[in-house]
Amino acid sequence: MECDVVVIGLGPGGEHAATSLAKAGLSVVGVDERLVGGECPYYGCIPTKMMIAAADRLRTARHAGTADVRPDWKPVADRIRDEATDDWNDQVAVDRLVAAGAHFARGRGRITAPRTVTVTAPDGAATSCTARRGIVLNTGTTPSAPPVAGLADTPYWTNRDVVQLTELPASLAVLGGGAIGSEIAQAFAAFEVKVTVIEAADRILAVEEPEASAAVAQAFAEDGITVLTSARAERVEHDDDGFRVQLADRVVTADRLLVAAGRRNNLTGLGLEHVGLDPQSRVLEPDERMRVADGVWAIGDITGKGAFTHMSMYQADLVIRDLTGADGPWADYRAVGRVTFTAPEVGSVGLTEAAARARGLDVKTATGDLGTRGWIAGESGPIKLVAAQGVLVGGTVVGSMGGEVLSALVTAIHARVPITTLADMHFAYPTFHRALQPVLRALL
Ligand SMILES: Cc1cc2nc3c(=O)[nH]c(=O)nc-3n(C[C@H](O)[C@H](O)[C@H](O)COP(=O)(O)OP(=O)(O)OC[C@H]3O[C@@H](n4cnc5c(N)ncnc54)[C@H](O)[C@@H]3O)c2cc1C
Ligand SMILES: NC(=O)c1ccc[n+]([C@@H]2O[C@H](COP(=O)([O-])OP(=O)(O)OC[C@H]3O[C@@H](n4cnc5c(N)ncnc54)[C@H](O)[C@@H]3O)[C@@H](O)[C@H]2O)c1
Repeated sequence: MECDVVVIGLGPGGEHAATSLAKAGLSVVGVDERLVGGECPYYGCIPTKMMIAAADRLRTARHAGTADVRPDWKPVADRIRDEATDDWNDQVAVDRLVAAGAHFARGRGRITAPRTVTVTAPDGAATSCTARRGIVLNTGTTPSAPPVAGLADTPYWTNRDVVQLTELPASLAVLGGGAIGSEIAQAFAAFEVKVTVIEAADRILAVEEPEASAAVAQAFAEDGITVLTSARAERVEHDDDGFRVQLADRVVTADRLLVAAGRRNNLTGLGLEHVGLDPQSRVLEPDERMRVADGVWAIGDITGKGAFTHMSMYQADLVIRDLTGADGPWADYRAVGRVTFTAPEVGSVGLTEAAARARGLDVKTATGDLGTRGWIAGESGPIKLVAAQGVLVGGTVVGSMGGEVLSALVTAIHARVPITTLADMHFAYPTFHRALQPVLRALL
């Protein structure tokens, strides 16, 4: 078979690239061995945010003192199955891709020569495809389990199991207090699951500002979640009574164990050596047009620029531009926003203070809180801004609207708006975003 472009892996960015390039008139073959759309719609963002939306409602009802708040997981499980994942069936996505003019091949794609991909279908049949223009890689990640004694022999869960639950356990141990572990831990706790988070670093959400970690840890304590930090699992056992996680100084017991300790990029066995790349690569470093080798582009989590759906989509846009002869703009990662959907949310953009200092920038920081609106709403949460040479380079807003207030900071960093200009803007009273003003003025 011959075509212009083969896209291996149809995560959010791969699907977007394949669809858009086909619509632009290129002949495109999209390859996926699992579900078209990737981790986000079936096992990641969407089902977990549905859990969190339900947990938020429970929390609101409890805070309002509503009598008789009884959590019921069934509507959540039904909604994830019916509305988010179509019972983990991607036919709608496949039809959309084909309607755009692309050819879809279900199977495992592997580069077997420059501009050549071999697809092995689930029945073992292999088909080769020559891509005249090139190959786009969007193979994403797989949950990785740390090398803890005994763990591999136990029926531990990953995010892919948790989103398919029809019933919740009475207790859950969560190995890893990053974004996945923290979001799921808190959603389950709202449904009265007894949750223990075991985190190897000295704080949960360790990639965020310490002030954000502290605020979320405080909320977890109020939710009855046990958080163990600087805690490494040494051995895991499972029997009819559930899981036993041995730490240096104690044993954590729980009915179930969720492993959320990081992800592994799907680069093994991809045939990278056929295009001059190291087959042992753990990450692919793209140029500003997402090219990683002659006739090969990489997008999404495998590029290590931030494991987010919006990053995968952003990078897909760059590939689409490159392959359709557009003249940029090309990659710019200064203003990457991210939101961890805990309660409170952690919205952050750009560099943390530590990351900015590690880059040798002449850093100035200022902190504040959610101001009048926070006081009215009965919410507290830190705001922290990081500046260098008169412009913002990073910012964090923690609060129920943290991810929304963030957009002002993303705009400021993206457009390099001087802090003198930002500090003199109109900020409506009493909004959450108005709380940015005193923090900006403290940077002048
Ligand atoms: C629980 C969870 C919650 C998340 N929440 C958020 C969130 O709220 N916001 C956010 O922005 N991000 C979130 N993420 C991250 C987000 O899901 C990913 O960043 C996003 O899916 C982009 O990934 P990707 O494009 O690299 O590919 P993926 O989505 O990982 O898809 C890769 C695809 O490639 C296919 N594939 C792999 N190898 C091959 C091969 N050799 N041949 C054929 N097909 C192959 C796979 O089957 C898969 O369909 C979350 C992730 C998880 C796990
Ligand atoms: N809201 C969002 O945007 C969102 C939500 C979920 C996931 N994601 C993306 O998915 C990526 C992966 O998420 P993740 O939470 O799996 O990974 P992560 O790397 O963010 O967090 C993993 C955590 O596990 C800890 N850990 C590792 N080994 C351990 C061990 N043996 N014992 C105890 N703790 C251990 C690490 O210290 C780390 O804090 C994130 O980086 C993020 O980009 C995004």
